Amino acid sequence: MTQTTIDKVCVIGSGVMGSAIAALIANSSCQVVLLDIVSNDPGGRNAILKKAMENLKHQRPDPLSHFSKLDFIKIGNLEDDLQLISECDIIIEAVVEKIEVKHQLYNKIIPYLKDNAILASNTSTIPLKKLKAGMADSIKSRFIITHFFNPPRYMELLELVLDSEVNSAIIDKIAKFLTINLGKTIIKSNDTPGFIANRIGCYLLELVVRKAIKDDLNPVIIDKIFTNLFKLPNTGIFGLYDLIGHDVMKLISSSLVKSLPTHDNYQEIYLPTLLLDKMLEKNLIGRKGDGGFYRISVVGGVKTKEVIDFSDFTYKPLKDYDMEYNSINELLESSSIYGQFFQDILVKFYLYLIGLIPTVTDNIYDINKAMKLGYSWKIGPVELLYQLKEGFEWIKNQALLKNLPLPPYITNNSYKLIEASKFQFNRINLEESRILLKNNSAELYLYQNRLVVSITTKMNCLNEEVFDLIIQVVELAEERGQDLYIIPLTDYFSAGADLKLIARHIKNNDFVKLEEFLALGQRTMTRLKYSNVNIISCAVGFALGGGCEILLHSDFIVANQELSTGLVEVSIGLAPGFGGIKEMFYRADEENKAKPTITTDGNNNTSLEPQQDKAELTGNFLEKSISKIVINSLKTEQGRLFFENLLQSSNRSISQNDYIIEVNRDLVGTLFKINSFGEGSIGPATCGHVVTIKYQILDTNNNLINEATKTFSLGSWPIIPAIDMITNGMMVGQSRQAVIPPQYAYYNSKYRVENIDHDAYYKVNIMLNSILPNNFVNPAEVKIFDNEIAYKIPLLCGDKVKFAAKITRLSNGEILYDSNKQDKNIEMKIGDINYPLIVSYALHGKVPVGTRTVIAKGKTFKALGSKVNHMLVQDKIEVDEFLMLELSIVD
Ligand SMILES: CCCCCCC[C@H](O)CC(=O)SCCNC(=O)CCNC(=O)[C@H](O)C(C)(C)COP(=O)([O-])OP(=O)([O-])OC[C@H]1O[C@@H](n2cnc3c(N)ncnc32)[C@H](O)[C@@H]1OP(=O)([O-])[O-]
Ligand SMILES: NC(=O)c1ccc[n+]([C@@H]2O[C@H](COP(=O)([O-])OP(=O)(O)OC[C@H]3O[C@@H](n4cnc5c(N)ncnc54)[C@H](O)[C@@H]3O)[C@@H](O)[C@H]2O)c1
Repeated sequence: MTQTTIDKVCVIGSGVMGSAIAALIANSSCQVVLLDIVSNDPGGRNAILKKAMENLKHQRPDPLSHFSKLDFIKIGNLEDDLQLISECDIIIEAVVEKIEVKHQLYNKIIPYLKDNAILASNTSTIPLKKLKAGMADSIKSRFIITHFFNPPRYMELLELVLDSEVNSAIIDKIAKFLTINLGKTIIKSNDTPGFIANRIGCYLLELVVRKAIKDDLNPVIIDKIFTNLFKLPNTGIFGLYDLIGHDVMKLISSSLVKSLPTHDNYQEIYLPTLLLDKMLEKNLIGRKGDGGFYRISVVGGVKTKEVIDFSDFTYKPLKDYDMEYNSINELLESSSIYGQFFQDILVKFYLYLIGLIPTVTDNIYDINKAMKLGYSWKIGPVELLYQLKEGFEWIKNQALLKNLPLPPYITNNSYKLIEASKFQFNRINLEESRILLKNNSAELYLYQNRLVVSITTKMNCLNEEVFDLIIQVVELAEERGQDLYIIPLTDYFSAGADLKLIARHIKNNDFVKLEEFLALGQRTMTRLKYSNVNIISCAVGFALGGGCEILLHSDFIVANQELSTGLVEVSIGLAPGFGGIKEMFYRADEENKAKPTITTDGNNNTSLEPQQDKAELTGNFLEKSISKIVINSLKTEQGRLFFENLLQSSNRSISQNDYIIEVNRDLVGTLFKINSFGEGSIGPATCGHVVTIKYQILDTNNNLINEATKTFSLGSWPIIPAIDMITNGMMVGQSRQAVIPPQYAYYNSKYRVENIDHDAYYKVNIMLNSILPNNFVNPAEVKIFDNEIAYKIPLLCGDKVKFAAKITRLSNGEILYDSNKQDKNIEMKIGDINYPLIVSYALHGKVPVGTRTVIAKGKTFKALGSKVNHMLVQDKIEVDEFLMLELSIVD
């Protein structure tokens, strides 16, 4: 009988792919034997392997899920340790892409294969029939190609190439291992050069790069269009070409061109391109060379992205490009050079892609999926086609217009079938299932006779309806005596509690509703935990905040190895409200682990019995107490301001990227509810600048209270303090409208604004006419990092503040100023022109706790006051060098 489990895998070749495939397999807790050639190095016969193992610890992104996984890998060489092969169920060959080397290796190892062991090659270009030429039938029946994508831990795609000689039990066994143990999605490809994803992906890369160079177009614009409109990964096309390496691209494309038929369109687009040859000559081969189409230059620790200038192969800082097109359709209808360019390449690309059916695959869904999983396209090429007004018809019409031959898939109308069948891109085919219960936010269905609940809100966020349905569903599962599965229909589990809902409650001052929401969430989690059926949560992508809390309250978690999960809300100042903290305690405490099993995807380790909780930590006492504290803090002005800003439904995401900085800077905007109009040209104004503004102060019924044009230094508060605060950050020519809370509307006794009531809100309109001197802090050139966030009103232009400061020259680490060394803190008014401009810039909008680190150019460290600079000697600073300012607020 054929053994069905895989206990040990041998990987041969410890290069880029071999070592990473070994790590991937070890991550699933499967034993691995990693073999390579004998080294002549003084490091010993296994020196190549030892180096590969060492590299695994340092590579980014990390190939290992944990250092301890290295213990699953045993190394050996192809002379002394061949007998190790006979212990292995699968042997994956990942040696150099040379057919004669691969053949020699097979001859060497085949005598050691145990019966039914599967032999697989990771080749990216050599056809199966060539690899298996000359093999005995008993080996041919278990020889396949398993094409992993780089980096294997992170790329979900695996292209499987096999032929009719391969035994079906072998196919089942390898498919189970690749999908269940390694979490890969298999796409079968016919035995054709480059298989599916690389054939299409490399075609597009060569097509775009070569045509753009020929038409003298700007890579930055093309990449921006690809990433913004087509949702390709941030590298775009030119960036990806750099990432792969121009040398590697040349190897791949020349190998493809050699093995593809002469009429294949790859031959037609792979034209000699002088500029690309010159780049190769100059070692401008991408990230691993001296630059590529792009280059990152590092000056004084600060990274700048640059783009090549083909006229002399130098690099210039990359200028951002304002997108002219709002949609793909708008782009394709445009008569601009870029509109025409995209029209041309898209028609060619799609004709090529569709032309691969049925030679490469007969399944257009597989092509779509392969590009998503192998090239990380957010939207597959076929889905993209549906975003065009006329879909396939557009391709058809364009091809006719341009006199290009149509592939059979179009001429025989096969494409109409897929239009009619309306794509199903989800993991679970809902058509196979029966919906039992449903509301606007979640649904329960019977899938393969199992009760499955899925959340259907944006990002699978948790709201009242989700909780209601879960509670109802647990009752039903108990009645039926059936286990309950919580499975997402999307590539992620849940982004947690619906923050927009929480924000609405806070904004409306509706703390009763907020408390009810929290209590409902707590009840739901408790219901999951104490249900008398098993709750099995299957998680992929992310399970954040409340999403993580669902997992923590489940009996079993089937977690994809790449799942990101945690109680992330603490980093935005929110306390986990649904019981997660308590569950974390249990899981941290081995002895009292309530729900013991966290497995890798489908790893079948889910049979452990849940243990009993300790009595004193059951229920939601902890969460109730914490959420009471949070709610009380939200009732304060500071708390509300903090959350309103944090949770506002702007078009800015709530993601972690840099958001701490944005939170603090945007507090000012939230405080005054600022709306800006126009872009402006010169600026921005920073506290300390002398500005001329035209302003109006109105009451909340829009009655004009005061209006004038005034020139003053920002921070001197000549009118009412709020006007200085709101003007900060404006550009000349821009106007702003804002609402002023009473504490910023009091009049200045010197320039008295009559009729201002200390307890009332006001509105202001400000138009900025000029700024002096002409010395600005460009926000795009300044990096700001904060070490703390807090429920505090931010410091504002004109406020007095006490802080410690240190200024360091980044190029050599020289400390130019340190207030601690002088043993005295600085006390200044934000906007004092005797301190460097950057100090006021950094203080305005900062919450008055913690440290703020600012990296900016020397020019911003000059003081506006002509000669005096309370921190630095002016002559010591070069305008273009990078300096780091660290401010720690005192008190
Ligand atoms: C009073 C005390 C209260 C305590 C309550 C505690 C409850 C519980 O214990 C704690 C939680 O769960 S706390 C929660 C802990 N969870 C977190 O802190 C996670 C916060 N979210 C994130 O970090 C990122 O959004 C992701 C990494 C999830 C996705 O990143 P990406 O792929 O770059 O996508 P993207 O562009 O970022 O978002 C796309 C759209 O989804 C929207 N949206 C997203 N999450 C939302 C949410 N929770 N809600 C609502 N909406 C949410 C987002 O606004 C945007 O909408 P738009 O209308 O199209 O603009
Ligand atoms: N690099 C990628 O992105 C990628 C992606 C998918 C597939 N592949 C395929 O994976 C395979 C390995 O590629 P790589 O990028 O890891 O190459 P690599 O050059 O990084 O590693 C090749 C390995 O082969 C070993 N080797 C050299 N001569 C040998 C011999 N005579 N016998 C046994 N081993 C020998 C080397 O010591 C080295 O460890 C190739 O078939 C390649 O086409 C590569």
